[in-house]
Amino acid sequence: MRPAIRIEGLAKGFTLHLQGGIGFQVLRDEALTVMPGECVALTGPSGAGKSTLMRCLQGNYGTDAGQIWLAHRGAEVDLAAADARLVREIRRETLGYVSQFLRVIPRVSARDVVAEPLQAQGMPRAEAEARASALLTRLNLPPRLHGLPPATFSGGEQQRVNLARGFAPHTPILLLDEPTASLDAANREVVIALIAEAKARGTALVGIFHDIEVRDRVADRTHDILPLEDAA
Ligand SMILES: Nc1ncnc2c1ncn2[C@@H]1O[C@H](COP(=O)(O)OP(=O)(O)OP(=O)(O)O)[C@@H](O)[C@H]1O
Repeated sequence: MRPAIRIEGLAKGFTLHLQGGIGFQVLRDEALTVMPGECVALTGPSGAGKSTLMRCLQGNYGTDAGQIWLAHRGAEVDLAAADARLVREIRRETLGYVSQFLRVIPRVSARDVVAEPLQAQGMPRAEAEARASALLTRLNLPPRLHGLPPATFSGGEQQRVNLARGFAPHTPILLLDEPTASLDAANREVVIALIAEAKARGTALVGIFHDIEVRDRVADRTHDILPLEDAA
């Protein structure tokens, strides 16, 4: 079986322009392989580089060296070398992402926020809206909220809209950044079940889970990121 994700020799540093342009390295020679159906939790101390690796893996950060091979359209493509058009195509078809906070778009209802990635994949509007509503209901978002823009929703309600948007399109890869951070116990259980179902479908998942109980229940293994001064 072909890996869903194969990171090789990844390096990423930052330049602090407000501090005279000094640079520092966060990731060096990072390697990670994730198979379809596997869930890997990124671990390591605060500031080690977990979010940085996630952002590289999402195509949001440019990298300094290395490759991020993703199984996409039956081939391996290097996300680190992909142009903007290919990154959009990979995100639409292959790479889902649940961020910690919902990026609220004015006047777009919760249902449409969730239906949008499904329609982008070609699903007819009515079917996409039905799947969006079903997922929002499963995540205990009251039906009266489905037609409203999430701007005024509580933190936990916004996170559940975000989760529904991430889980709806069944992408072969799903990145999860603290997916249960603002959720109550009942909704945490729904997310744990959604992750188990995604794994059973063959989705490869990479996540940051500060909730250790959730991490232990969903992750097949951990991938430790060490601060570079410790790793040296
Ligand atoms: N855009 C950026 N510009 C400059 N420095 C950054 C940037 N993003 C991250 N860093 C720095 O890179 C290091 C790693 O940060 P990162 O957020 O990846 O850590 P983390 O392991 O996710 O930490 P936490 O568990 O606290 O969320 C930190 O020292 C951080 O200050």
